[in-house]
Amino acid sequence: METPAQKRALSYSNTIHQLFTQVMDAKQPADRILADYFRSHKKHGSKDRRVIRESLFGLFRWHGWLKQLTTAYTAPQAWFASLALTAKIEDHRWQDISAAWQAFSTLTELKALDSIDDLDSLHAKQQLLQRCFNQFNFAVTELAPEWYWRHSQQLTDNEQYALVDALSCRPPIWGRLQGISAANAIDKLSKLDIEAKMSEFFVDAINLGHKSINLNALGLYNQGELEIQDLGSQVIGNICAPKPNESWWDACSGAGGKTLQLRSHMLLQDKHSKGSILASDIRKRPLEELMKRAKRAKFKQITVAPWLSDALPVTGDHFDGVLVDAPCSCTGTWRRNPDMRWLDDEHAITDKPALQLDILSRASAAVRSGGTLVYATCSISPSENEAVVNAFLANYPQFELQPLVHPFTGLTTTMLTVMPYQANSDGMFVAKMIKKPG
Ligand SMILES: C[S@@+](CC[C@H](N)C(=O)[O-])C[C@H]1O[C@@H](n2cnc3c(N)ncnc32)[C@H](O)[C@@H]1O
Repeated sequence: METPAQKRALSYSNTIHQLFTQVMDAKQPADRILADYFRSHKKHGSKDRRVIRESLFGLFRWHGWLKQLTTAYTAPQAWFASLALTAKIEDHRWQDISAAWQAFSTLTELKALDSIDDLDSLHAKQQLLQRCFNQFNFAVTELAPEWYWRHSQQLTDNEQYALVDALSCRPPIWGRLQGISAANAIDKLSKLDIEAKMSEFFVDAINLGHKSINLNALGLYNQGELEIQDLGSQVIGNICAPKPNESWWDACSGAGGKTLQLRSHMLLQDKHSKGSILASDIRKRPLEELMKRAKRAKFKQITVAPWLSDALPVTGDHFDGVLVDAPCSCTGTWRRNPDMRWLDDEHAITDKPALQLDILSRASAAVRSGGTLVYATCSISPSENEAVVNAFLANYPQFELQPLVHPFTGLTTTMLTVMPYQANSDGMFVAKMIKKPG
């Protein structure tokens, strides 16, 4: 006879299994599949949603280790053990449910779970798994696919550990403020029980913690004073550093996270700033979203021009600054989408450099003499970053790299990679070039 907790554990397990299989088979992002599922299964309350969401994402975070269980145990044993281990490693609070999963697995190897409480480091998690199943290899590199490491920059063992550790944590939500001070915004948020913290790096960045937030119920958001933007992404606007009266072209604007940031930075320096930003993308829908966001922020100096053919959608040789935030493998954002590392393959990286070089080359024609060209990606693979910039510079010697100070490490460089472990952000790459006058 099953207890109520066992019944619920079984029901959660069935749902999570269905979702996990669907993500892997359809190769579709887990957050989309989960959103569709919750939309058509309204019966789940907030606790159910939390158990399902966090267990599902946790399974992807630790998949590189847990998938080994299927080679030695039956499918149900491996599945229930994976659920129980994920709950333990991630310190989930539904102990009655995880205890039931552990019992359903029937694996005596999991006994070690009962005597351990403090799993506060990746190393401690690794040791626990190794103690339970010493026939397997729980190296940290196993938590990302082999092709990822082949396309990674040279990392020391400590850097590799820090990177995997960062990839294995739930990232915080980062916000960017527009026209309101961090102290004022944090005060308003605390009245709504949202604990926000100032960033030590940028005056307009705040850390909104890990709890999901209903943005539409937030005055700050509705009045255009708060945008959600990862801290790593915020590095790009800070490197662009547009002056108050400059004209910029955001050539791959998407829904305009960085377009808004550029305009906000102009206004931070001079509230009467006359600077403008033209935003382009090959997709029209995000440009519509961008204009809604610009309206919410009351940013009148933003306009859009879809980029629908090979020809430039803007005047050539004209802009003080051009930002190319190029389409990429998004490996820098894997901590937000832990499923992507198992859904993508090597082509996510190898398909991109030719396209990136092409977009950068074409967009560069819009920079005026003496103007700035910024190339950025949310990838941390050198073939999409340094290699693209070097190939571009070889073809366009009129452009010259500028020295940059890494905002998180203070080091000076010309090609800047933000690693997720430096400031609890996504990984990004950015290089800044000047078109030599004459
Ligand atoms: C990294 S995203 C931009 C994100 C955006 N700047 C932001 O801050 O939210 C790259 C964008 O490049 C656009 N893009 C432009 N030219 C493209 C092309 N030829 N192929 C694919 N995507 C392209 C994509 O539609 C996508 O919105």
